[in-house]
Amino acid sequence: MKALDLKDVFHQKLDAIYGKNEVESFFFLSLEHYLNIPRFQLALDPEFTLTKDETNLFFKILEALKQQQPIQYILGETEFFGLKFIVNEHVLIPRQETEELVDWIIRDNSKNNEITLNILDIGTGSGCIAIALAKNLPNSNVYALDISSEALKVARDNAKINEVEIQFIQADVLSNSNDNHKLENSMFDIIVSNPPYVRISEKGEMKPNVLENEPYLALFVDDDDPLKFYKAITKFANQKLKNGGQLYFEINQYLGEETKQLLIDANYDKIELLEDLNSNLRMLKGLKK
Ligand SMILES: C[S@@+](CC[C@H](N)C(=O)[O-])C[C@H]1O[C@@H](n2cnc3c(N)ncnc32)[C@H](O)[C@@H]1O
Repeated sequence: MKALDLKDVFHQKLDAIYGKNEVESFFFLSLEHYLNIPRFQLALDPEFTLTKDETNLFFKILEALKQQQPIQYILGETEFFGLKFIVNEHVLIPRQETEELVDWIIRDNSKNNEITLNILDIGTGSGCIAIALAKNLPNSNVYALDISSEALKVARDNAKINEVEIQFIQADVLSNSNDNHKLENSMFDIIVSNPPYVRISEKGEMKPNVLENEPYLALFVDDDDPLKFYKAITKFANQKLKNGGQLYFEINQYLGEETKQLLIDANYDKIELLEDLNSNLRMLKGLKK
């Protein structure tokens, strides 16, 4: 089938669900991913035709998109901070807001070339934060922790394809038992976390493709204690962050002031709350005194 005809079929079947522009980008992402055909090549060769097998593959992609599966899971990869990341149903798809958090950390620390920075990413998922930091702050030792062994497997593969060394640890940040023994002898200059922060009562605001496909464990927290991850991480940072060390959080946009209060109560210095590009309160930072 001609690629341009196939593109028309994508539009006919999917525009009502996703809108024209998004469907266009799904089609070209798939073409580039599976056939290594960049977008401009179709303009140069409008007669370009897919084999029967290739056409069948594209109909499978179309079906998966109709069922609201995220394109990143269908293709098995995504881009974050200019790097390629493998993703599957065990890890959250890295978000643009999180790129903004990473960018903030890099801007704050890229002039710190003389000292080696010990960095810990809590709730690493695909490893996107840890790996982007390791890549962009080459003078760093990066550790990354998650409760999910399946997520850690993806994160390890991502560290490998991006050629960075990360110490991965499986641990429950909410647990009081000392299963963080691999961190016993480490003190950190930077602790960063994008923990689960969507309250179950906020489920209604989420798109069906997120709700039905991305890991519940990565997204949700009970309404009765929505800051429990932030409290546990701040407590952990009391012991493991060096004096003057930086604590960075991605946060629930509706709980900005409450989350900031946690750092005020823990006597942090130079606390900053930042909005993301969509003007939602999304990032918090404080320095340990
Ligand atoms: C919002 S996702 C963030 C993933 C990744 N850091 C990112 O920014 O895309 C939260 C992560 O926290 C992990 N997690 C959930 N509960 C945890 C716990 N009790 N201890 C450690 N990690 C946990 C989840 O498995 C998930 O990977």
